[in-house]
Amino acid sequence: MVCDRCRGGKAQIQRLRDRHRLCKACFFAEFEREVHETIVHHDLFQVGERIAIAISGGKDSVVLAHVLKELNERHQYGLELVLLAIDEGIHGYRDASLAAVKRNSSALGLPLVSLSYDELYDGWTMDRVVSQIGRTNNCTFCGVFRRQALERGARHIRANKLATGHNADDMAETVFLNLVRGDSARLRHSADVMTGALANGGTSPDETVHWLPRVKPLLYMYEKEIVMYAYWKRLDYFATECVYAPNAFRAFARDLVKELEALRPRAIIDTLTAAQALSRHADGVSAVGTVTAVKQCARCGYVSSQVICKACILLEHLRRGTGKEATHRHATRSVFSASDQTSCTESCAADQCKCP
Ligand SMILES: Nc1ncnc2c1ncn2[C@@H]1O[C@H](COP(=O)(O)OP(=O)(O)OP(=O)(O)O)[C@@H](O)[C@H]1O
Repeated sequence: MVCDRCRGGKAQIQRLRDRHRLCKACFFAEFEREVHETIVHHDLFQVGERIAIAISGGKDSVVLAHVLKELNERHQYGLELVLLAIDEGIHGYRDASLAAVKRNSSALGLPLVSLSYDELYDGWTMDRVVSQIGRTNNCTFCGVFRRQALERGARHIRANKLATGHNADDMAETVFLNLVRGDSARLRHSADVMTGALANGGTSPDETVHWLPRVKPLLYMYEKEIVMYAYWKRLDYFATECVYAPNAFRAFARDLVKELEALRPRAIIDTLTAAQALSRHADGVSAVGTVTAVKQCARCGYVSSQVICKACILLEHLRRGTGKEATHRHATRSVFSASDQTSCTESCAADQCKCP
């Protein structure tokens, strides 16, 4: 069968978004054009910005780094790209994927900055966290710590924005998870292309308290096509799943997305568009992104949406040996008692801590 685009090459892939059959060369061209369109349409970057690319060594972030480097040169975005990797301390998994990150840094000629949970969180690697709390809910710890670690790393290198490799399937999963949890606040923003300050013309990156803008240039790209891009381009990525498998809830959302995709691939993009429409209706602003009200954590001083940030709450539970309780709704109340009240800089809602 011949390629629907060039009419010359042999068709090797049928696109999920429009069912077009393409040869390899046309698939690469279309894939890169679509990422470029996302960047331009949502105004994700400005000339002269330093962009921290969050890279784990997995397929998504390796493809992101390669495509961003390619598009930056081809379309003269004028960006300075820096790779940022977080070592969560998962033996037999992250150590191997970080080796792939280092090889990609050399192959791309992009500088690499690495931070670890070990150094940032007082020796609390994920292996150590799991040894205390077991495998249930460990993703909550990993996700909260990683979010802050990426923020800290990106600020450390004075990046203007942080780019992550979230793809359409990841984001549809998150939309479904927030929906079935009844988390309407998160649901509204779960498919935003840009979050943090500047998303809707917020504060400049030099002002103090705000989340660094985060962008997702692969948001509209299907996971299956990212895999094909990485495979056919012979990119060097680490393909193994995390040894601490996702919790049952997330695994269910993942299966649901895959089943929907098999039935009607467009359903994935429609799910994202629906969440973006909610974002627009709720805030009366563009679905490109949102600005969340932020404070500085009263304990660690990093950006937080609460008086005491989630990372500090989780860490304190771990220190006290009560890590299993840390994901309960009233975890803050149970861990920050009278002796900690002095660390609060403002009189906060009882929900966040017990200060008077
Ligand atoms: N350890 C890490 N260091 C740096 N960035 C990370 C790390 N883990 C995740 N990220 C960033 O967050 C994005 C989404 O992470 P997620 O855990 O969903 O991984 P994924 O979908 O398997 O992506 P990947 O294939 O890039 O690992 C990644 O694409 C990457 O940009």
